[in-house]
Amino acid sequence: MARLLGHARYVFGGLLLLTIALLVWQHVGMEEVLELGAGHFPVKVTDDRAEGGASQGWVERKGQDLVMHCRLDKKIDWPHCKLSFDFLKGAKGIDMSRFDYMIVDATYAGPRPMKFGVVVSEVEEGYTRFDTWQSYKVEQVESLDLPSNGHMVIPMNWFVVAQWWKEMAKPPIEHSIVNLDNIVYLDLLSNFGGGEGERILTVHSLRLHGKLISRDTLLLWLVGAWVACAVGWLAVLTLSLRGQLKDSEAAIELLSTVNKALELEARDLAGQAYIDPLTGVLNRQGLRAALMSTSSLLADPMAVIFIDIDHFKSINDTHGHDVGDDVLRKFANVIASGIRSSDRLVRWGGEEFLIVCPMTNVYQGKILAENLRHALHHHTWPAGLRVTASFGVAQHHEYDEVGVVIKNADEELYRAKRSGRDRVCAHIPGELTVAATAA
Ligand SMILES: Nc1nc2c(ncn2[C@@H]2O[C@H](COP(=O)(O)OP(=O)(O)OP(=O)(O)O)[C@@H](O)[C@H]2O)c(=O)[nH]1
Repeated sequence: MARLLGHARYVFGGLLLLTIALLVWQHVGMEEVLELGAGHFPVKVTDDRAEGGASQGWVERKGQDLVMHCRLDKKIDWPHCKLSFDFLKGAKGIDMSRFDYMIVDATYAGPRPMKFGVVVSEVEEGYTRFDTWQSYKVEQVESLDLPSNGHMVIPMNWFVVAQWWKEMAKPPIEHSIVNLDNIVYLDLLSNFGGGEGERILTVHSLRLHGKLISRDTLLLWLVGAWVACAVGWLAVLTLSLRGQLKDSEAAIELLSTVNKALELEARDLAGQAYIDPLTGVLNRQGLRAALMSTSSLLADPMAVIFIDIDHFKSINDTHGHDVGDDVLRKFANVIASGIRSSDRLVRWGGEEFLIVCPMTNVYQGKILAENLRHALHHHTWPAGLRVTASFGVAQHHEYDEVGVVIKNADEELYRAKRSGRDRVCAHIPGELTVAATAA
């Protein structure tokens, strides 16, 4: 975003400088000049003889000057001579509408006052027919006084549609207004006034002045450029923000995925704290947590079966620790497959296991222990081993701590060990002992 703002500063700063430079240039320079004088377009002189007059005019060229001679004769009311410039090329003339003013540089010799006019003929699209001269629209500036220095500036907005032409041609309204964009003829009309006699008008130059680009057009372009830049900038900004939004969304998604993974891992770790890694059954902490979180475990009657693998040390010693581990894993599997899902199997430590059996009395517990003992007999063990275990069973009483029933079961286990192993001993209150069952 900061980089984008940096670029924008250069772009808009550059555009501002360009705007100022163009406006200043347009104001003080950007001149366009069109020379109409000698040598640029065909020129001829027409006098009033075709209209019944007797004036005589002719033109001669002296270097860059056009010299119009006019011997004025007042035979008719409106005696005149005119210097005519022909701009027609194909069906096109000159577009004078883009110029601001016309400059005539001329000197005059002859009787005064000296008056002249500028008359232009416009080809109106959809109106003018080239074989009908009346259909050329006539626009003019009349009764101009040539200043003593001969330098005459005529603003283009002085031109008006000739009244006599409107009365004669009666054009539709849309063709009655000034239009200078296709001028095919220009006449310097010298109705000199005053008396008869010879007058000489020397035209040193006749030119149109304007700007290469008009102020209005330039302003339009500049506004267009600013709007384009602003729209472009907004588009780039929107795209960049959208990109950032996508990145943020992706980052949020990634964070939430990581979060979930961490949550799962934390849950896993918490679970691992309660699970014995070798056998996958609960450890002592796991039993504590289960007893605290599952009140139904303690619902009386509840039996506890303590189990200890017989002569496990000799398995380790004879076959190695790995086989010993394998036996522990398989042992846990055999026991787990023989109990209910509501029972809890716990590795108490080493080769000792404990089963918590809710809704089970000591007699039922004893039967379960017997079944498990037999299941061990029928299992196939690694290295052709024969694995047996001793079982101690006790029942929990509601007035006792859980530790008491575990201790009682542990004592019964000891009794089973002392009685020769591979058997079940149960703690029946009121009875001294229950006869241990041998395999
Ligand atoms: N492989 C293996 N051995 C273990 C593990 N935990 C304890 N032990 C071994 O289990 C053996 C237990 O031996 P003892 O306590 O003498 O009991 P025992 O050999 O089973 O004899 P009795 O219980 O009297 O039948 C020890 O040698 C311990 O090192 C274990 O996770 N893996």
